Amino acid sequence: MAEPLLQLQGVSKSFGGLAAVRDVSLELPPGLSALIGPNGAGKTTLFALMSGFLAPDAGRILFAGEDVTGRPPHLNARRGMTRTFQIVQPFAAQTVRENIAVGAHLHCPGRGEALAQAEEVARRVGLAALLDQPAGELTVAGRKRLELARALATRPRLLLLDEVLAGLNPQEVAEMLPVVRSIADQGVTVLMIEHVMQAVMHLAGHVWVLAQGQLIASGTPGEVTRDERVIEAYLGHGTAQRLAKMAVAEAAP
Ligand SMILES: Nc1ncnc2c1ncn2[C@@H]1O[C@H](COP(=O)(O)OP(=O)(O)OP(=O)(O)O)[C@@H](O)[C@H]1O
Repeated sequence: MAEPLLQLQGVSKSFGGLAAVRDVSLELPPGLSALIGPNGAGKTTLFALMSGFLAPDAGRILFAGEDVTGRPPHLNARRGMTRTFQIVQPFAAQTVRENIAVGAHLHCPGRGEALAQAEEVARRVGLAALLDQPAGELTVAGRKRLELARALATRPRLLLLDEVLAGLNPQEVAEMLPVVRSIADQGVTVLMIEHVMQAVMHLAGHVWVLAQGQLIASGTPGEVTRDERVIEAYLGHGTAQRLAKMAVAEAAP
């Protein structure tokens, strides 16, 4: 079997007395996976550890077989691991094109080349019509697409998406799902933190569930949403039943 692109081995991180991430080990398969769990479970902290924004207190992080534990984010991005942020903070006065070009500059030193790459990426995320608009004028959905585009412009092999669907209405979520899927279909390994369970069910091949800093379950979306520990710690019985019906409906011919 091919080596997993990302491996975590016994990773832990505390803030003062609070153990935010406790002894997490995982191997990321190719394709699209999801990391779910209640608020404060440690999901964003785990992303920060993976991408180098934080260094773990214990454990190792391997990217493409190389030990990258504590390696700074810009070096990880250069090698192909990029994350997005829950709170999107574009350069408001700059155009969408210029904002995306910031990501493209990682590999394109020339301004012209970076701007051309920005246009190509904008088409992939449905922002082509808004290239000349100041980023500050984008809607929430537009900002989420811009965050995705800035990350894609760095040409990632692994993309860590932190709640790209948060704050979107159901129609905007439905429009974003094919965009995220197409990124994975183009060969980028994607790990998404997501609370929108409908999206997790639609998109993810594999799901990890974090609660109080620990992995409590892992498997297909169908498996984890039937898991009693996940229902107790996160989903609740009502949501679990609704998701089970959805899974049955989707499996029907
Ligand atoms: N820099 C920090 N300093 C102190 N405590 C922190 C810091 N970052 C996170 N924490 C704490 O660590 C725990 C995990 O937080 P984290 O943001 O990783 O959870 P999460 O699963 O991403 O939550 P959410 O779904 O609400 O985004 C929380 O109790 C949080 O308050």
